[in-house]
Amino acid sequence: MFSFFKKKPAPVPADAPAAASAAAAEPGAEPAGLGWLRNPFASPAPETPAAQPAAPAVAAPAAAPPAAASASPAGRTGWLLRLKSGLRKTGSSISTVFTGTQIDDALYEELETALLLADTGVKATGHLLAELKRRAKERRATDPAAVKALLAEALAELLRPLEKTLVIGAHRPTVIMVAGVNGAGKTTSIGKLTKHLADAGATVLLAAADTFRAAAREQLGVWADRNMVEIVGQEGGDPAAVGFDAVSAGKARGKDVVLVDTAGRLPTQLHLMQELAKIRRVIGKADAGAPHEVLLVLDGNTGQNALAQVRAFDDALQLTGLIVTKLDGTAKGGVLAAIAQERPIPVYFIGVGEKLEDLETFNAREFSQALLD
Ligand SMILES: Nc1nc2c(ncn2[C@@H]2O[C@H](COP(=O)(O)OP(=O)(O)OP(=O)(O)O)[C@@H](O)[C@H]2O)c(=O)[nH]1
Repeated sequence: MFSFFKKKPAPVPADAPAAASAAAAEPGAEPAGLGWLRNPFASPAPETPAAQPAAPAVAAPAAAPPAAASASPAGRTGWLLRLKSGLRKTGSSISTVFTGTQIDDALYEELETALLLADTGVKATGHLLAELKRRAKERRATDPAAVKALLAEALAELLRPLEKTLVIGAHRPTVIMVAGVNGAGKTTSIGKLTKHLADAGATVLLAAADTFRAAAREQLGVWADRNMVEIVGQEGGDPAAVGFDAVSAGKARGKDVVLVDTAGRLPTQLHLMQELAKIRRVIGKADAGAPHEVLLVLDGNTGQNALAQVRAFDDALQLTGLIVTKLDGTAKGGVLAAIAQERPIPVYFIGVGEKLEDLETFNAREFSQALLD
């Protein structure tokens, strides 16, 4: 077992949490899906002498203001452009259906095919078509462009239950376990998430519970280094023990968040699925109630198989959320609609590239507009 320290983040000014938590707690201050994370549980900071200059809001660890850099209007606009370009492959084949001049059965048939090819699934496709016809009749839509706008509306409505903001602060540490098939983007997403948490001033401990692959631990170590956070790992040992040690260390060291990375596995590898369930159980022995979040990372390219993964991992682990990566360049982005229709587990984040800024919070309206604009 080794546990090494990677440099401590700068101490946080005492008055920062109060200001930021007030902002976070303000009703309606945070539109759904626009903040990286939220901490409505931060305890108010002690009074600060009036002469002391105000601390920058983003430095607050516990308060973790929802906005950080990514939710600034400019940052969000940049994200929307990347999202739109990332979803182009999925969106263009659906949009082509609306380039004609007539709304007739042929259009709806073509749309059905396009939605199915985008891996929207039979149920969600049926739902969207029925909704679209109803809306088109009700609004007396007469041209394909108007029908396309109605489709964007119906899709956003279908996807809305998937919107959820990651909340930290109700538990200290908030323990987040991350699972998924090999290469789905778990470690990269954990790295990006760590960066956002660290930027918001939260203290993070990473647990490298992929004890099989040295490269996976090294990869996580690079993210830990970059973000100046601590990491706990163990070569060739029991991944559940790493989870236990990390959560115990997170408690002892007063960390805000412990992120547990696990080895990739297929839902058909039953012994490995049982191992995941064991990691989950053992983490709960280190801290009753933990893990507070169990996230599945899905590769957006896997299409309908992603739904099978959601079902299998949810059955084994009782998922609390999803991260959908690699939506850039996929023609199968419709799978989010299938998930919303058949297993609506919240999507905390979506990814459209390998860069740090390519992972963002999921917003149903943004997604459907980016897809169908
Ligand atoms: N294009 C694109 N690539 C991504 C995205 N997210 C992750 N990747 C890439 O996907 C590859 C696999 O990512 P990892 O984070 O190593 O995946 P993992 O799930 O941890 O892999 P295992 O540990 O082998 O199970 C890397 O090359 C990442 O850079 C994304 O949103 N878009």
